[in-house]
Amino acid sequence: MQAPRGLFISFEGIDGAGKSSHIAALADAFRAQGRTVTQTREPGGTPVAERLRELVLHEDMDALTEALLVFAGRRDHLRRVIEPALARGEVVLCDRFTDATFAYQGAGRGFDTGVLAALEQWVQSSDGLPTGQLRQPDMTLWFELAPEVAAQRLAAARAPDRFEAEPAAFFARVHAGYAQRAAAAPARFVRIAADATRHAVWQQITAAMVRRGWLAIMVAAQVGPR
Ligand SMILES: Nc1ncnc2c1ncn2[C@@H]1O[C@H](COP(=O)(O)OP(=O)(O)O)[C@@H](O)[C@H]1O
Ligand SMILES: Cc1cn([C@H]2C[C@H](O)[C@@H](COP(=O)(O)OP(=O)(O)O)O2)c(=O)[nH]c1=O
Repeated sequence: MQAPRGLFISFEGIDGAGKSSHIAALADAFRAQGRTVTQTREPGGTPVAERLRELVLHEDMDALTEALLVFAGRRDHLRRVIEPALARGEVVLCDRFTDATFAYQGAGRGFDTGVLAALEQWVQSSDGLPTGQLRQPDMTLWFELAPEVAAQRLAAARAPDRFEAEPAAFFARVHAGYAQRAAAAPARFVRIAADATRHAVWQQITAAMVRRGWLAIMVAAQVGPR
């Protein structure tokens, strides 16, 4: 039997939007359909990139340093984990990818998006792709939630890291950064209205998968967020 085509799906949104709660459920749904799933995250996903993650989340640094570290981790993650998994025909579910760099370092910190675009070109070109084409997710689920609601959820949930400790105005800019990326790539982005019950959010996610023919309706109905 021919191996299925690899699928690369990223999850984006401001901190507290509800991504983590749904990634494991989507992994369960794909596995129930017989697919092999690689569940991963950024910053992180490899030993090297996880060490860089610790620095980015907890050490003081400027936006260019942050950008260089997240892209360095991304390069290692692509080469060691994402590209091999896609080549094996797996489903890769990634908690954040490059859109987060444009939203947080670009819009949030006000760093030059031209430099980020240049780093994106360097890091996301791959031997397996036609010349000039960059590795990008096949679909990006953008969990859209008002920053005030996300902040209320987080306050009840966990101690903040360097980003989560930022003021509301920072998250308003990050949100605008995501909106800009979504407008620039409408075929890739699926907007999830995240100010809803977990069940309603899950239904939007599975509907998007079913529309693309990636998930069977039966499977989507049987699995859900834990
Ligand atoms: N639909 C929802 N309604 C209310 N609370 C939610 C919902 N989804 C997630 N949460 C809660 O909000 C907090 C942040 O969710 P999480 O999945 O960690 O967000 P993220 O991964 O986007 O930062 C957690 O305490 C989680 O249980
Ligand atoms: C991928 C990425 C994340 N980030 C930030 C966004 C988040 O605040 C933080 C970690 O993301 P995340 O894993 O979503 O945090 P948590 O485990 O606390 O839910 O890193 C960037 O600033 N740039 C990036 O390129």
